[in-house]
Amino acid sequence: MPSKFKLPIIDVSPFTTDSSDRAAKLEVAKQIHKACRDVGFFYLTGHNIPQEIMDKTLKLGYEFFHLPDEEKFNYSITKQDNARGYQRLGEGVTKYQKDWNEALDFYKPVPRTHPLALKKLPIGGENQWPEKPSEFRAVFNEYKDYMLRLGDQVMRAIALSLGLEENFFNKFLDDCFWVMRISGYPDLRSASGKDRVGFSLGEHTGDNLYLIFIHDDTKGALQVQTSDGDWINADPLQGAFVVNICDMLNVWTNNIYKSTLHRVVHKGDSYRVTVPFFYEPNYDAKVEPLEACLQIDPVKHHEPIIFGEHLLKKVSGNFEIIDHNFL
Ligand SMILES: N=C(N)NCCCC[C@H](N)C(=O)O
Ligand SMILES: O=C(O)CCC(=O)C(=O)O
Ligand SMILES: [Fe+2]
Repeated sequence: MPSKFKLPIIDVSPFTTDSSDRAAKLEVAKQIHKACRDVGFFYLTGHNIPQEIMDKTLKLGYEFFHLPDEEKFNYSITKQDNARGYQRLGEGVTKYQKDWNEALDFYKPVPRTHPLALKKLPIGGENQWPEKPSEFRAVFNEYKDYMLRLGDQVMRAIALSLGLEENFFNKFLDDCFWVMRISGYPDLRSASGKDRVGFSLGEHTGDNLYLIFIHDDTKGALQVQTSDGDWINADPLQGAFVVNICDMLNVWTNNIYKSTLHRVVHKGDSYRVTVPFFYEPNYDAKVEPLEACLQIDPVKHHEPIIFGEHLLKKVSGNFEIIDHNFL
């Protein structure tokens, strides 16, 4: 059903340039508050990230997914820790149904002394960087650095939007446990009968803090649920990122900010590529409803969560094959 609802577009340049114009920042914070409260999804402009690198990531993702299967399987998550690396079509699972996308996942590296590595748990291994295309590793490392900077800048805006000091979240985020995914979606109609479950990526909310996200120019694929229960398209807007508020911000704000249901249904001739970057708290950050939000509604809607434990639980449920005997 077509909806008149439009996702908000927010220009965050007062936070991404050297401006110290507090009034301009507060104005952005006001828009962010409204968008996070009412929708949990918005377009972000004024990010100060070169279009060239955004285009390059999508192009390299496309090229990687078009390599022969044998080449891609060299980087399979099952050769590492069942989390870092390549997942073939149907290997990812949402709500117990196969997703019809393929993906490459990278996480912040962990030292060998990290509990995840010592216990040989998912995410405890090493990132698997493809050798082809040859620029892949360098470009995505550069992109990751851009995303970490933007993530910090947007988080400052979010802090102001909650009436907090700009740097309020620093202590929770100064060792951001980032996740970067490169995701490829063939036409869902190409899936054979038993694999065609109706969604390319089943409906879910983000298990993370928030997601900064680019996608190619395919329309009609990413869908977002509005507070009326309608599904609307979050089509690409040239030069803009899409931001999706995820579960950790929902917990911190005691439900004031929405972690919005979304899904992907890509039925079209093109091969769709997206690059979601999950900006995260530190692995051991304790996330619980903030005092400032409890003043508005004193009923605590969430118990404290250690972010890393939460992430591990979610990632472990994300695949059919869980084989802990890696390495
Ligand atoms: N952080 C990652 N990898 N995001 C992808 C989430 C896809 C939904 C997930 N399978 C679920 O069941 O929630
Ligand atoms: O690729 C997309 O369009 C959505 C990705 C997404 O929601 C996710 O990876 O969590
Ligand atoms: Fe998602």
